[in-house]
Amino acid sequence: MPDYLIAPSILSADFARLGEDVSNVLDAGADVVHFDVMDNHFVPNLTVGPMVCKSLRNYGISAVIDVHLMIEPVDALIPPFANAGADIITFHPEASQDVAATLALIKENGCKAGLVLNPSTPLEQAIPFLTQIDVLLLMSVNPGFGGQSFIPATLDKIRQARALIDKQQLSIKLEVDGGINLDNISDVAAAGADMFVAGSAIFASKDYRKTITQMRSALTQHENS
Ligand SMILES: O=C(CO)[C@@H](O)[C@H](O)COP(=O)(O)O
Ligand SMILES: [Fe+2]
Repeated sequence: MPDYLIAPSILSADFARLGEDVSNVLDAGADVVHFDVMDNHFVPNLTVGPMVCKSLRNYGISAVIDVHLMIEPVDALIPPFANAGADIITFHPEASQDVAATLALIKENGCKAGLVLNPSTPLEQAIPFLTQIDVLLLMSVNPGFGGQSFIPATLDKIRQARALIDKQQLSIKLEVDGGINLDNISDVAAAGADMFVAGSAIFASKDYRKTITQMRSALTQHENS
């Protein structure tokens, strides 16, 4: 039985009161904090760095922080994020000169490591690194902004990734990010994902607990079907 994780993306949180908003979403039942880092270079948008991650820890956030790096180059920011309290660090292979070395650097710094594939990046790019990663993150939108629509072709890619992971009996979390909401989360789970990033669907909802509970019940129904 998969262990499903719901990971709200801070991109849609209220940055003026980030600690409180993240704390509220965790109290409402979320499992993981998805921390989107954008550099106005690898992607057009610009967000936050290790200082803000550290501030969340100082505020008392003890949940797993999943740092999604959309920056190029990546290596220089890995030790600062690990020191700031990141638990998982993922990056896009296009942003590293040496993907194996970047994965090793993340692990040397005490974090779980993952690769992120854009909608247009083939699954084959992750294959040489499958034994080195803890998380495979498939983007279901083009990275850069919250609130976009889920790209349906991702479902096939999720199925293929699930088949690869199961065939090799690897313990890799299969995370999907972008446009996940109450209408599609069970399809994403049925395709084989077990970690679900949702930004706008949760933070734009009036009642975080209700939305997360409904998401979890959609996941439970899928599990029992
Ligand atoms: O990494 C990204 C976007 O680049 C995501 O984490 C989004 O921020 C998810 O937001 P929604 O699509 O769920 O609103
Ligand atoms: Fe993300």
